[in-house]
Amino acid sequence: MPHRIACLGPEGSFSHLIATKRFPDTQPTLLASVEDVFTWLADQPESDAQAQGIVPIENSSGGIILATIDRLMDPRCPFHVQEELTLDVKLALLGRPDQTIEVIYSHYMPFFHCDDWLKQNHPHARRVPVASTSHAAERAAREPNAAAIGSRENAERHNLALLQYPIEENIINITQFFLIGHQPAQPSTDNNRTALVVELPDKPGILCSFLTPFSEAAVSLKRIESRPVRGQPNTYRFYIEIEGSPAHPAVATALERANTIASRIHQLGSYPTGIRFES
Ligand SMILES: O=C(O)C(=O)Cc1ccccc1
Repeated sequence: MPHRIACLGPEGSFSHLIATKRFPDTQPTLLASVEDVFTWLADQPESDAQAQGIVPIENSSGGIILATIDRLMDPRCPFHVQEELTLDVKLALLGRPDQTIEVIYSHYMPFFHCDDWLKQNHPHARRVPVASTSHAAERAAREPNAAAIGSRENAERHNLALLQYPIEENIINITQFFLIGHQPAQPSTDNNRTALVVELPDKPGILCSFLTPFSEAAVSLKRIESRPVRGQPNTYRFYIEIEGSPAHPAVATALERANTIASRIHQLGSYPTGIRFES
């Protein structure tokens, strides 16, 4: 089987950009949504390590991407996180210089990064979130008095002018992506992060008890999110990332102890982080 990679499209999305930077020799399959990337991967043979997806997990201005985390946290999720990839996101306002901007399209995340700038510079423009930044550029190119926020490459692609670039460059803006697949990453001490989905019994102090083994083993907590369990109001699952992997004895010991406290720990994978690209 040849290498196949799926991500959010159309061409010119930040997901597409990072997919081509990470895998320059593979033409990615560009899909309409993050959900579709999970569905595409589920449709590939389980034994096929050559099929992978790239999905955004967090943006430094807007936070966690629910479409991704909720699928990873689904107890039926069969995928492994294999790498964390980081993209320095530089945002452009794309439009037509001779027209007033009445509507601005983008993926919902860049609106967080650009909020102050838009309030200052385009306070009356309607902000319309769409499926991706490249979809936004397509829409803006089709409509009068419309602009889009996305990657600067979309200007040429859609015959739009670069009205502002970069937007809010003094505030660091990174998006982290996960490379996911049916197979786990090769076990290695280079895998400096482990992602867990944790269910805890409803008891006072339980989160503290669960985290204590990590604290005692000096294993650093890198990310924690809680998400409601569908159909069970006021019940939550935790998404937790810790430093290191079970190949590190301190992590293995902490996980073993934490396992006696949690109702369920599902390991989503141990993987390397810090693979960084510019947009
Ligand atoms: O819309 C895109 O270009 C994406 O790849 C999704 C995205 C964009 C910006 C931040 C987080 C996710």
